[in-house]
Amino acid sequence: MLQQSLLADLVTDVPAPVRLQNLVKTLRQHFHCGAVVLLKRDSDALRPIAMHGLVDEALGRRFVVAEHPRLATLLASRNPVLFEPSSSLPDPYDGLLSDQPGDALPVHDCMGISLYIEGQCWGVLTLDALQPGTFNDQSTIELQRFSLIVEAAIRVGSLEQQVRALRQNQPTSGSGNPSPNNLDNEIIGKSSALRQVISELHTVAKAELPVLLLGETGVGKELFARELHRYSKRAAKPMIYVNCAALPESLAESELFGHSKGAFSGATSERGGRFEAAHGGTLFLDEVGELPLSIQAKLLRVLQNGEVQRLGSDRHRKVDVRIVAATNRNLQQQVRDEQFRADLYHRLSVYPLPIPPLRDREDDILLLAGHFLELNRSRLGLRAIRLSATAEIALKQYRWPGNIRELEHVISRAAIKLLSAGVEHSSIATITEQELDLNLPSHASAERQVLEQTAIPASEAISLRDAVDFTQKQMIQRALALEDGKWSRAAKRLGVDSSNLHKLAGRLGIK
Ligand SMILES: Nc1ncnc2c1ncn2[C@@H]1O[C@H](COP(=O)(O)OP(=O)(O)OP(=O)(O)O)[C@@H](O)[C@H]1O
Repeated sequence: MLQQSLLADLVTDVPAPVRLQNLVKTLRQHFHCGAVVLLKRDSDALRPIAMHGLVDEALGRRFVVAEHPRLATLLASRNPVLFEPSSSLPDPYDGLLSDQPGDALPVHDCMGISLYIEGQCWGVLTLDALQPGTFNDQSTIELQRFSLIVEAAIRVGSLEQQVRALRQNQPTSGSGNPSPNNLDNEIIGKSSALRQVISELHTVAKAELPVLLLGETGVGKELFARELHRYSKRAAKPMIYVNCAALPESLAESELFGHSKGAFSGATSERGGRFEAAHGGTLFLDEVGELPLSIQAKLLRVLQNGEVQRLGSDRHRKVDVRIVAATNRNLQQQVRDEQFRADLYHRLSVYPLPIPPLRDREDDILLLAGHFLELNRSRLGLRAIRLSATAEIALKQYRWPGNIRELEHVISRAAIKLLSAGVEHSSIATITEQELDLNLPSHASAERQVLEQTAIPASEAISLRDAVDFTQKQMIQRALALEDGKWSRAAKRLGVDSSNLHKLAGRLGIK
């Protein structure tokens, strides 16, 4: 039965991520599990690709293998591994199961298997069942059989990706696309706005054009610049970073173009500048809007001539450098205000690439929060750390003027607050909206309280009909809270017609 169902999933004409999602859902039903997770290996960590039964933010977590002995055990074996309910090894999903009855993950069954594609370890599949005794030796035999189908689904997905890329004449991961070389380089998120920017970035990376990254502070411009370099033909050569805001005008010229011995007092030896260091590679001019006008003129000359002259030297040196610049300023306005040279602006902005602010990428907020939670869990030596339901909503309601950098600080600060309030390292720490301490309008907070009160207690015996009503009520109130009480926008968010929403809300007693 299961085999047929899995095979049917395999041949359905849906995008690969949806197919994998369907597969884990089918496995969860068959094995009567609380959670099934498919994780892909990325250097020293495992990243969830598809999951069923975990809270949404878990998708953004990166599980460093060395810190999660169960995952390390699975990777070290080619056979299925069954962890006894009495196993003392910590579970990576402690606190993260959506149906977890209490705070801590109770004694439970857990099994998993490593997955191999073309002889290479691709990742692992894990299954957790809340009822001890759910898995036995027979389950591991079945898991081994079904893992072949999961491997086939992964393989089909990667072949489809390669075919698509061949049609678009782009390389793919199967044919040498770089993968993040460490966790710090990974761009996390799944919103359509983010996916579109990444796809554009990968395409423009191959061209030799100068790129201007635009976006508010903390949206990830530097991260995108690094990604662009890694995907460019210059990836094997250096990318040199210059923070234009931190360059004092008096030193800027020698920093960028170098100097000869004795060019100024203190120039005790000949030195090449950042342009020469970036020869063959990429020069990243961060905060380019802050560059003094005098340096703008010199920079323009180098870009026009393709050669630099070290300060105090007559010699011209050819440099082959791709310029990627970034700013959170409105450069066009600066040009109008005569603070930025129009000719330099046109040279730098051959390909302007705006990066959307976090508030326009709602689907990324919980994933990023999950990523930062796991980093803090590891850094602070906590057993588990998660968000309360209202904390999740508060994160989505907030406007994030400081974008991802601010989200990272908010999560780190909240985790430290919990510790200083006496939360034990060995317990599951839950961040509530108090620890987040976001400056939200008071009506938003009132809406969240309502949501918390309307949540169905796990122990409650409740009819399916009432559960559906509860959920609908919750979803409507949540949408209203997120849309500042605007019914038409809430209807749009929920994908229903506005008049139907009013009718349903009337029946549920919301209005
Ligand atoms: N999508 C993302 N996934 C993971 N981390 C991210 C993402 N976007 C940004 N970050 C992290 O957020 C922080 C801020 O990013 P970054 O410095 O690239 O922003 P920026 O736009 O260059 O900011 P500024 O304009 O202030 O220089 C960094 O720690 C970065 O790694």
